[in-house]
Amino acid sequence: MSVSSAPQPGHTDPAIIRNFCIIAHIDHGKSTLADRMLQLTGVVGEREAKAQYLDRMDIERERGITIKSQAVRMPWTVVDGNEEGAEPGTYILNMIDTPGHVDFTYEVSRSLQACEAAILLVDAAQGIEAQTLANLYLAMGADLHIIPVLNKIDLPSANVEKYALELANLVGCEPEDVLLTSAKTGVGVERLLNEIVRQVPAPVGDADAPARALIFDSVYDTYRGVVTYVRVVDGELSHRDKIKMMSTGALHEMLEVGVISPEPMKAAKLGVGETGYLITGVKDVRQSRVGDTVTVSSRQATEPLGGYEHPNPMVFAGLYPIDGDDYPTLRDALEKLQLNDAALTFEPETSGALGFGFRCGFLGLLHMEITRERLEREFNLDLISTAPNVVYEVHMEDGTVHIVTNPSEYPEGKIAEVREPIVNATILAPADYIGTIMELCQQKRGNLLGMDYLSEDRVEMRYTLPMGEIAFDFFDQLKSKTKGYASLNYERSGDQASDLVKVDILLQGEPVDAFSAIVHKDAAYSYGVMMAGKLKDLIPRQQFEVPIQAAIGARVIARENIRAIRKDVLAKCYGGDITRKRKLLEKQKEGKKRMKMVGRVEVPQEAFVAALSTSGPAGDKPKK
Ligand SMILES: Nc1nc2c(ncn2[C@@H]2O[C@H](COP(=O)(O)OP(=O)(O)OP(=O)(O)O)[C@@H](O)[C@H]2O)c(=O)[nH]1
Repeated sequence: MSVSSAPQPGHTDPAIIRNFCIIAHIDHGKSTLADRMLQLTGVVGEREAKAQYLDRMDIERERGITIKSQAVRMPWTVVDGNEEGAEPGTYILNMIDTPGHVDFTYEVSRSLQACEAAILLVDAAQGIEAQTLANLYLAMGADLHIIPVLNKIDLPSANVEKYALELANLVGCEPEDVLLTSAKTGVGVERLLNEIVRQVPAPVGDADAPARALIFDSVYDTYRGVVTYVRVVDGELSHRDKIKMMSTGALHEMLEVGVISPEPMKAAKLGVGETGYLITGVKDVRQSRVGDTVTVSSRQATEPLGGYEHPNPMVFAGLYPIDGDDYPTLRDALEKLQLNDAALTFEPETSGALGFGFRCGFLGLLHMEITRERLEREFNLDLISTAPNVVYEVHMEDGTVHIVTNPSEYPEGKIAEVREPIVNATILAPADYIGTIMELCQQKRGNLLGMDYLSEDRVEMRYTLPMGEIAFDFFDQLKSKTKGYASLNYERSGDQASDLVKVDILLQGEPVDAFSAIVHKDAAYSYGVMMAGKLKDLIPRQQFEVPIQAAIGARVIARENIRAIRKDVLAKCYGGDITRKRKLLEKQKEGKKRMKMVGRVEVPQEAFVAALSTSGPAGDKPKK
């Protein structure tokens, strides 16, 4: 069927619209399935079909993860006498691609709100994973119709029978109702499209009411400014309208509306149930926030669509340029990234050890790694980052409360209690690993809430864990201890009072701010010993003895010594060659430039880099 004969945006009867998304655990084949659907519906031709059409950013393609969700409009004709029993005719399928990672749960939940149904995609060789469950619960919470699909049935290791049963039990249907696909070969995908038409409810909305549209994504484009993706719920949005963002009351001139199919196509308007984009000349995604409701200023809606949430950073770290001259470049780069990332926060900070940099806030560790990688790659920066930490609440005896996002802001004085954020974590793993996982969670101060068998040999374990423990190497350890079989999902669930202390590292009595960490009392000693030992190896001997101490307040908990040497560069130059002496002295000065002074102690820049890149407070492995 040709695309041009399909119903046009703004003139599409809601009864033929089907809005759906695909939810899956990472790598279960969501992007591949999306590509296959684009191809089958004729939206992307065979030849131009490049792998993973929807994942636009290079990093996304390389890492194989999807960060930004997008909506694609696909016309689909159901033929008479199809096996699935779908009503023949031409339909408009709007597919919303959702990010799969836990850091982006908020974006997932907003894109779910834009749909009537979710395809729950599960790898037929892996079975249900933690994010399958987490996303399913989100989808059920949003009242979506669920279509269970087992993908990768072409794999020799696929176990269709076992996992179809698992999936059917989870969703509450018969194993026969689980659809089978291979996104790679295309088997089963046509049937899936027909089932979408048959099973997914058409959108309902009031065409005559004032316009209300939900923003489910917003992306910065260098040439066009912010492109905002919306789902129209009531009324219509026309390219002539002036629109209003309901959370802020800000008014914007509309420059363009349209649909993605799969490139942007301008339209006169978008009507009830349709998804598409709008462009207003806004230059910053923070002015067009995911979750906000758009209305038309000439005829305003009074009630926004439910549940707008401001994304709050949960993990903080200092980012410093290795070359101090790059500071302005780093600032510009962060500003540019923020145009496209409403959740990224940063503010300038100075560190005695590292110089000028920024304290940045992220949704989680993956968000942090991606941001750092983009800074290094797209802006050619060499960065050093301090160990990440979460946000602590320090309650003083005099009743004041300090919000601490940086160990160096940890207050002095009489502390009544320190509260730390906790998460509800779900871990799915083969039953053989129950003991190993329990041990790890115990070590990370976890509390077992409950455990269920999903099938004979797979369990779901539910824990509360301090977010600070998860933020470091928990996931890496979980993966390595379970040979990659365990999967993890977590969500913020409040906070708790804990025995936390700030450990300072001192060189010759001077604290080195970059190494201070807030850790649990029981882990303080090992952190101190580890850091002191490491620095002893990394800092060259000086002309005087340098004590390295780890301390909680005034109490020293670990100590190492760097013994003195007298490095007399002129020692070899007895005799009188003055030019040679001068050259050696010059050379020594050069070397000193890359040294940082901590009190009287010269520390090579590399020592900071090495000490920070190989250690978080939990003594974790290097983060690439
Ligand atoms: N054999 C086989 N491989 C598949 C199939 N579908 C996807 N894959 C492969 O599985 C890997 C992951 O697929 P993606 O489509 O990137 O997975 P995804 O769910 O989009 O991953 P995220 O975007 O990270 O959430 C890729 O190497 C695909 O080529 C399938 O049906 N059969």
